[in-house]
Amino acid sequence: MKSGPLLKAERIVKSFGGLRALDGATVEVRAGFFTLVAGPNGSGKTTLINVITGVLRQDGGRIFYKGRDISHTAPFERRRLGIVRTFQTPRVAQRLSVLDNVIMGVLQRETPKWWGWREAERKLADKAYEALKLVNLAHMWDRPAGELSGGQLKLLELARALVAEAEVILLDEPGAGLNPALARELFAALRAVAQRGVGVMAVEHRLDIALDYVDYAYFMHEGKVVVEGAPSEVFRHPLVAEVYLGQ
Ligand SMILES: Nc1ncnc2c1ncn2[C@@H]1O[C@H](COP(=O)(O)OP(=O)(O)OP(=O)(O)O)[C@@H](O)[C@H]1O
Repeated sequence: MKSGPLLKAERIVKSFGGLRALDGATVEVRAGFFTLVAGPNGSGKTTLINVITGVLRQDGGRIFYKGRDISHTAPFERRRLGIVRTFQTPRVAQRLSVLDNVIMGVLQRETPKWWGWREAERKLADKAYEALKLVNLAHMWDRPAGELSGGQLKLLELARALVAEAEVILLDEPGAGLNPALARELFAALRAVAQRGVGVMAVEHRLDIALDYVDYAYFMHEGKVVVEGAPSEVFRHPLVAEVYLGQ
């Protein structure tokens, strides 16, 4: 077994004009772990995700993936390496089935050779169905994606990331806009995905719900990680209450 984090963002600094959105934050994403990044508005959570995916270039600090320094690689290259970010409103082909939408996620990454197409297609369909089962969406596999609710679209996107062989999945407020029951379903799916060996990291405000599902938590304030550890301990930490009360 390889130890050490799958991904590490180390002492990241990022400024916008005079504002230090990130001020030396260090976080790790471990394979098999569901990691939470919490913190009040403006503490730098989204900026951190943008730096990890390469959409924003850090002013200082480094990013390692499987021990390799990827601090200066392009976003598409990071994606190709297996670092995938999901979006608030996933784009789907409305009239295609849920299963076909998941399969399309893979085809964007690799096109099977024509002579191997049938075999490749069957394998892909199996893989896509397995992913749908894992995120609890298999019962909808043949429905048009346009029929899915907002929460179910997020599950679909997660299944897509899985079949595209994401090794790190980053999510910015996955629970936003979902009712508590759906949010719980999504977090349970994220946990199941992590347990398959993927490193999952979510930025989230819905701490009440997320806490039951995550393995490790970081709490950010003013661009720094100020508390980290087991989720229950992090949220009992006096500094966390102080930061939220101070808002
Ligand atoms: N492109 C940008 N240009 C200028 N300032 C920015 C930019 N992006 C973020 N900021 C600022 O950087 C700080 C950190 O923002 P960020 O969005 O990372 O925080 P956050 O913790 O994700 O907040 P929220 O929970 O509200 O999404 C904020 O003060 C924000 O206004």
